[in-house]
Amino acid sequence: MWADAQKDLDIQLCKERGEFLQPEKDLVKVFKLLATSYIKYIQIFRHLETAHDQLVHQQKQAVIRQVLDGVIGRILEVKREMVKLENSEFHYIDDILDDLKLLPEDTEVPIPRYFIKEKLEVLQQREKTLDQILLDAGLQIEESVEAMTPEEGVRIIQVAERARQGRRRAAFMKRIYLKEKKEKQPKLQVQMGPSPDDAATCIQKVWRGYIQRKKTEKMREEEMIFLGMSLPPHLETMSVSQMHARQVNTPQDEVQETQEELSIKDKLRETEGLYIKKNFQDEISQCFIECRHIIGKFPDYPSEEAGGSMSVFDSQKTAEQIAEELAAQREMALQKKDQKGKKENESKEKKKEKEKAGKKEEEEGWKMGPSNFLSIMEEGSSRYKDIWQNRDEQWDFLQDHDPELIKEENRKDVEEEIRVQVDKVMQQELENLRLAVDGEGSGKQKKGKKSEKKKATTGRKKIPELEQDLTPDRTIDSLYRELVEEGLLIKAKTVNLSDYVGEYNYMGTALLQAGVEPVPSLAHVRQLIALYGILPLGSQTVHEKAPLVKALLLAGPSGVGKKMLVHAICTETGANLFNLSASNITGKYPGKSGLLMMLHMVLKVAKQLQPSVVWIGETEKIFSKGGRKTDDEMNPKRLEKMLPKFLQAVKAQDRVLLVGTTTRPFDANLKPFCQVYQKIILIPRPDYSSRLVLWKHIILQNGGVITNLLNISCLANLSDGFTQGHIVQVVQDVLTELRLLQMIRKPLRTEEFVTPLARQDPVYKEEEESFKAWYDKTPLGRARIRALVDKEKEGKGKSKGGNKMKK
Ligand SMILES: Nc1ncnc2c1ncn2[C@@H]1O[C@H](COP(=O)(O)OP(=O)(O)OP(=O)(O)O)[C@@H](O)[C@H]1O
Repeated sequence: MWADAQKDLDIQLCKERGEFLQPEKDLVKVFKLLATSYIKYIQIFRHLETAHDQLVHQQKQAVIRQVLDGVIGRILEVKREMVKLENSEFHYIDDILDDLKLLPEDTEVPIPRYFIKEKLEVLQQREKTLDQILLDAGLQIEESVEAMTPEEGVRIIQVAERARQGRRRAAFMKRIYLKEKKEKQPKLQVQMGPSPDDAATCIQKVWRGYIQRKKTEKMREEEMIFLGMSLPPHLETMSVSQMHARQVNTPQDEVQETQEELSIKDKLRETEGLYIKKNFQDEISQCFIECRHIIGKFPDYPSEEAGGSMSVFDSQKTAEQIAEELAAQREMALQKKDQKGKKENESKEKKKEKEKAGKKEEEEGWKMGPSNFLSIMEEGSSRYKDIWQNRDEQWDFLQDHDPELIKEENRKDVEEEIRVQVDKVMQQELENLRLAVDGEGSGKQKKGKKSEKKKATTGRKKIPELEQDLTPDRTIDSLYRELVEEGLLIKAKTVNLSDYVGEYNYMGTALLQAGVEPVPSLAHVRQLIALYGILPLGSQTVHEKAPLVKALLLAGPSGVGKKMLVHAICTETGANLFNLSASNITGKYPGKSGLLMMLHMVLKVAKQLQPSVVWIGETEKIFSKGGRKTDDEMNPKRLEKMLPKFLQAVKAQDRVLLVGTTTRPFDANLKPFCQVYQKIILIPRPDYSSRLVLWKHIILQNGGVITNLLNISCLANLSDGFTQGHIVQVVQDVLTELRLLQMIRKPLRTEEFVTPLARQDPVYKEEEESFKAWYDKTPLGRARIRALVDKEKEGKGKSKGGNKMKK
């Protein structure tokens, strides 16, 4: 699977270097190209993820992990391009899937299992601490264990004991019966004598029994080897201590590994250290002398920040090249000074250039933007080819790790260590040489001090309020406890993203071609949550380098599963959940300083114990139109000004995501609202196919049984306009405890659900329209409408032109 995925990735990388770099004017073609790449990357992602999860070899896992992160990041970049191109978060690609002979399920974004697996222990420990704090604070009641009366206990024991006696008696009777049967048989045989057929059967029985026992024994041995409980024959010569070392459990394994690594390093230092040191010294002094021949004096020693001798003295470079490089470094340092003055002019020029490039791009057509992940994928791919593709691993049955590779890696580390030591010695030697031969010093140190002083005086920038540490004397544990006790840090429900049931919209492209705007499906929503919420929160590399989404807004009618999705993000990534909903913070942390302290604490804990999700329910209230803008603790609007600052304090390396949920986004002041929430996901009510699976799923989930008497299709049709929350409510109303007990005798009928459904308030057309109208006013919605209008104008222009031609 890994090899296949790498092959597919290579093809994809070739495409990236070819098709993606050529400008293309036909936007339909561009979209097709992007969508096909998106699907291909998702497939590669699925295969790599499974391979990463199933392999136990740690070094292989590390290589896959690198490529995996690269692929995830690239998927996000391609998605960004698709959104830019279509001005919409939802894309309909059923025609492309049809061409590729794939099912929509094949494009489901998988969630890497390592997100949770790798820190399972930490998460379990954190959950325990959270439970304890909640119990201590009285915010959670311990689940009572139902006590049993002695009579009940005695009865249960009696029932179990009688059953045991019954079974023993039955077994005893069976034995007597078989014995009697056996006793009868020989007599018969003696009387009649065995026939040749019976004799053959008897011999066959013995032979088959023998051969089967042998086979089973062999299979058992193989199984033991497979399970790692015994060693394969060729390894049986290993010493007992080695065997023992292999059998210890994982934490000890890890300790052993680090020890093994250390001992390998020590050995390398011992055996090769001196040789490496001498080599470096010879190499560097040779270079100095040759450089002096060329430029007439000794060069400056490269600074530590620039990488020391590593930056210049590469064994493959000639002395002339090195001399040039050193001279260039000097010039660069001089130029830097001049550049400061010129910077302003340059930035203006750059702006102009950018504008020009933008115009040029428009003229040339679409071209894929630069990527942060291509290099990562390429590096991983070449590592796979160099090391793993054709490696002979027959000897490595246990597939744990390859000591030779560790040695190679450690050799680099040891070389690096020694190089630093050598640099110090050689720098001093160079100084001495200069003094002795040229009679001059470098005078570097003084300069350094001056510039440091300057930095110290000019570098005092004002740190934003939220980035200052307001609680330097408090531990993270105490802040964590306070937040839990205040109800700001809550326990996330265990829901997986796959629990968010919903089908695909198979008609998307057909509807678009007919000029009808299709309604996005729940599967689309699920995908967006995985892309924008889960993947960046789970992987540090992806979060740092992929298009950054700091805040996500989930807008939609009540009951479409907004809260459920927030909890799913936390479950899938093991994130902490902070609840800053309007109703949850009223009356807490009064005044401006209180609010600042609250946000500071949330941010500090969220960053330290990342990943974290900061959830703001009824988020429209914070940005509501009009009203007082006071710092009163009862007023949710007090957060309005602070939220942008909060987001500013979240940097690319902090895996913290702000998620807002709202049922009435139209009540909010659009501009500040959209400034905070740059990604908006409008969740629609479920369509027919989603309702169909939802009814089935929810009835089964609540203990119901589906028979022919229950017409799910009819229920799905009837519930048009209702949301998942309504369906859950209806099913719970019907499936009471009593009704569940009656289920065997009285199967569920369609009519039973109709009355409770009629009691619910559906999502009315007006509400739906207002959601659409609001979305059309958001930046992306506006861009989409503008693009549609432009397209129409173009179409008209063309048809007019065509008419004129005809005339
Ligand atoms: N796609 C789905 N699959 C299964 N269950 C779902 C789905 N969507 C929602 N539900 C269930 O519907 C119920 C309502 O969901 P939830 O409370 O998350 O909705 P909401 O949009 O946050 O509602 P509100 O806006 O009223 O707070 C929950 O019990 C949830 O488990």
